[in-house]
Amino acid sequence: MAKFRTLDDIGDVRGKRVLVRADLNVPMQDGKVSDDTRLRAAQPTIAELADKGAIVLVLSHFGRPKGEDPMLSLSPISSALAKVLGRTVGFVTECKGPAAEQAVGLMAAGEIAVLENTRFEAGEEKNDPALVAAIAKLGDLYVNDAFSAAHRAHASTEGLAHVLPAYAGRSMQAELEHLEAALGEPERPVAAVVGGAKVSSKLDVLNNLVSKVDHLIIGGGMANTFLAAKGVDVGKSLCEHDLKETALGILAKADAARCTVHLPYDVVVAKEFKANAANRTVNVHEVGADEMILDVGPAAVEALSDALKTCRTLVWNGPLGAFELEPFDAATVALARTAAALTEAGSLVSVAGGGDTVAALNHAGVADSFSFVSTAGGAFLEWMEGKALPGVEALRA
Ligand SMILES: Nc1ncnc2c1ncn2[C@@H]1O[C@H](COP(=O)(O)OP(=O)(O)O)[C@@H](O)[C@H]1O
Ligand SMILES: O=C(OP(=O)(O)O)[C@H](O)COP(=O)(O)O
Repeated sequence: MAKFRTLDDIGDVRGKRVLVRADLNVPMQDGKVSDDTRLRAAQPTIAELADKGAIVLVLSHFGRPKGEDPMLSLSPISSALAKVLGRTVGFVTECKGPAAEQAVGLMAAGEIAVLENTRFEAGEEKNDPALVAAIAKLGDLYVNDAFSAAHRAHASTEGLAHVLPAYAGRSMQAELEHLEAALGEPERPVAAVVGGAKVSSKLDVLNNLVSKVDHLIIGGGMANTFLAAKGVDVGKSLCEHDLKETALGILAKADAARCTVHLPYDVVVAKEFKANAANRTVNVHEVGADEMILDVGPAAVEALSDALKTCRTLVWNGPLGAFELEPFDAATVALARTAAALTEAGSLVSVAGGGDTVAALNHAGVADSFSFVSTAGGAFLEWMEGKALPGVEALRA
């Protein structure tokens, strides 16, 4: 970490406006934050800066809006952040421009405000220098505390680091230190569990990961795409049919790298995507045309647990099923508990990451038993691949 400027190097911040890029992209259910891990991760940096008298301006994206979308405002999340911090947190309805400048101009030393979703701005994901300059007008210093968004070269995650004095926040610093300690030189065999719903971005990662791990366990929506690629009729399951060729390429690469790929052979299917929907457990070849695969089946989970028992290191991103909806949490909970027990017995180093993955481990009651739980999903996988993360690179001293 000596290569990065951290809050230890930031000097006197009293009265200075500090733009803190946090990751407030938290899981929501029924309009409420369902897992506040990322808010708790943001606390040390925000509290430290506010206690030192900075004017703290929190920047973040939320979801993947196409332009302004009131459903994806950060306003409700700023209230949740205030509860976690136990402090007053203001909300500024823009992340740049005259109204934001005026609101920030009224803030006093030690005050905290969240600015509106950076992805409401067209220039955010393009890392547009004009947007970078407009946001930079609001601050004197920039702190990036969003390791989980560090794989994005966006205006708020990368661009700002080039125009303002830039520092790594406490959460960013801790993530990099812990990941290096746990996975810098992983003991083999290494297993990776990759599941969840962000199929396209994670397929890219798998391409490189297969040469780094001995077992690749594929679940969630990811598995459906691979099953479809192998000719299985997955009915109405979440599946990216246009990526089937990519999936076949990954399987071939895994074979050449002697990486064992585990795909489910029994699955839990339902006709509705809702809790307690009528469901049945079937062989993957028996999914009905009007059914969705919502979880890995119990026989496959048992085989996965057995495979895990032969491994020394586990990296996990993405739930095996739609874990928010009981009973489709069963496979994720069962495998998480096996991994936790192996870690507690000292035979496995287990590192998990991802907003929903962390929520799933909390749901299974085992997050504290893992060796390290990262707030990051995609960024964590890219770090694992050995890729340079733009948000981290931009902080190099
Ligand atoms: N078989 C499935 N069908 C539909 N959605 C699924 C399935 N399996 C997992 N999911 C969904 O994937 C989401 C998490 O995916 P993702 O965002 O990729 O994970 P993470 O945030 O941990 O990286 C959860 O909301 C879960 O419901
Ligand atoms: O939730 C996030 O990533 P993750 O799902 O990989 O954990 C980050 O906030 C990044 O979000 P993005 O994948 O929409 O850029």
